[in-house]
Amino acid sequence: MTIAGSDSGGAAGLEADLRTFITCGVHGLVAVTAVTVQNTLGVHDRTDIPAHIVAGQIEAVVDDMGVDAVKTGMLASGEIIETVADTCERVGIGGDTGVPFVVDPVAASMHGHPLFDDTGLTALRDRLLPMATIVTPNLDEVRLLTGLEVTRREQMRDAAVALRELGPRFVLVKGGHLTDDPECVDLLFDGTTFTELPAPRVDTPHTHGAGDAMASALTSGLARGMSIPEATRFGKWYVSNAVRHSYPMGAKVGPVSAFWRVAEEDRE
Ligand SMILES: Nc1ncnc2c1ncn2[C@@H]1O[C@H](COP(=O)(O)OP(=O)(O)O)[C@@H](O)[C@H]1O
Ligand SMILES: Cc1ncc(COP(=O)(O)O)c(N)n1
Repeated sequence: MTIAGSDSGGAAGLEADLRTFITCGVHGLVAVTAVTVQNTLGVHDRTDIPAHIVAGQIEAVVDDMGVDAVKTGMLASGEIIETVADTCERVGIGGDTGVPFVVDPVAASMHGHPLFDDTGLTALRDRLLPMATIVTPNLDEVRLLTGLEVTRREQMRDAAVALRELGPRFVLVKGGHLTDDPECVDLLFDGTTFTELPAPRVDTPHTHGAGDAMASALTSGLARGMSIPEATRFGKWYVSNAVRHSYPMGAKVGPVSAFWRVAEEDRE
């Protein structure tokens, strides 16, 4: 299940999550938190879904269908984050014994437009991160959550330690924004061991939805019974290929692709 906002451009948000779920062989459930008016140029407008409707969506599908893993994306406001935390706690998502809970702490779109209001950061840090099985911040989100500025690969370890102190069981610091690094290295930390996940940096401007693809492939892996380290490696493999097959669309930043997992003959 994804708890996320809609991107009318279909590159990020719940559209990216559902596409990733399908191509990773799992059935996707959705709790919509917001609808954005978005294209390759940016987020032009949005409306948030009432918090009780977000809670209702989670409860309705969990009660009837059950969930094997859950991820969050754009959560829009402190009120929605509090509601998501309360609801997930009630239905057994996250924490030490609940369904695996992947918190992608989406704070802004890649164009720099904020995706939650001022109360969001506090709620994210105080309520959601302590429930997370794994948190998957990019380097801007690392700075927002910890105050640490990561400009070199070596600094990712301190950031992972600081993030883990906020309560998640695992931390995945994503290195996509270190554009001078010839590799895209993500760092997994379980409180004891650091594991670097390297991949060649693809020379493309079209990376819209990369973070969503990574977190939703990871979530799919967990739903299919992988351990956190296995699912994280699977997510990294998935997103590296998705970026390699990204394509231009619209005037600016194009989407990463999920089509690379569709057989060549089916694409003709
Ligand atoms: N140019 C690229 N080539 C290969 N992998 C990339 C590239 N850009 C990002 N990634 C990978 O995509 C995922 C998301 O990256 P990142 O840009 O750090 O986060 P976000 O999309 O949330 O801003 C990470 O696994 C990162 O390593
Ligand atoms: C609805 C929604 N959710 C998430 C993102 C973040 O994705 P990105 O960092 O690629 O802009 C987005 N732009 N829109």
